[in-house]
Amino acid sequence: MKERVYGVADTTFSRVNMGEIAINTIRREDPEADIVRYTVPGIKDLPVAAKRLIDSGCNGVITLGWVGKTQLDKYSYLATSIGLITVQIMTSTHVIDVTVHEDEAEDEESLKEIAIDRTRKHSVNLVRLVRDGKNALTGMAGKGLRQGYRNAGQLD
Ligand SMILES: Cc1nc2c(=O)[nH]c(=O)nc-2n(C[C@H](O)[C@H](O)[C@H](O)CO)c1C
Repeated sequence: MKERVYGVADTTFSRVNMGEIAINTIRREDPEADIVRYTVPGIKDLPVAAKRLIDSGCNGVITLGWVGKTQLDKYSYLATSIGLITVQIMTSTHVIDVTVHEDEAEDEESLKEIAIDRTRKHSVNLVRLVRDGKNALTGMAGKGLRQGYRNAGQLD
């Protein structure tokens, strides 16, 4: 096994192939590393996928979820989020939770752009945290960075 291993967990529920985008981004950012993909049906299956990826040797995981528009979907995300945070605490390992909410945009093209941008930016964040450590993002602290949208910018 290589020095660093990244886990990529995605779902068949998602309407964009965010797993592929994450893998391409991680590979470009950290060509020396291994990447393991784990695809599950939906978001509520992501916590155990993340845990199993970590148990099998991943140094960090990115999860790629897609939340539908209904209240039940939103509750499902809340449960997922608690599950993912629990996995992080149990394993002391970063699980970067990339989630696209279907009601974030009016049209499908914008939704796709949000999914791509959010996945790419958070994939870079994961590499920096895993490879470069806890101060890798410190130079960007307070800059109003956004994933899925243009950066909000720092308040002077
Ligand atoms: C209500 C619901 N909403 C979503 C969703 O918005 N996004 C998603 O990815 N999956 C959803 N699911 C499916 C569950 O996450 C899970 O895949 C099934 O309950 C099987 O464990 C369910 C059941």
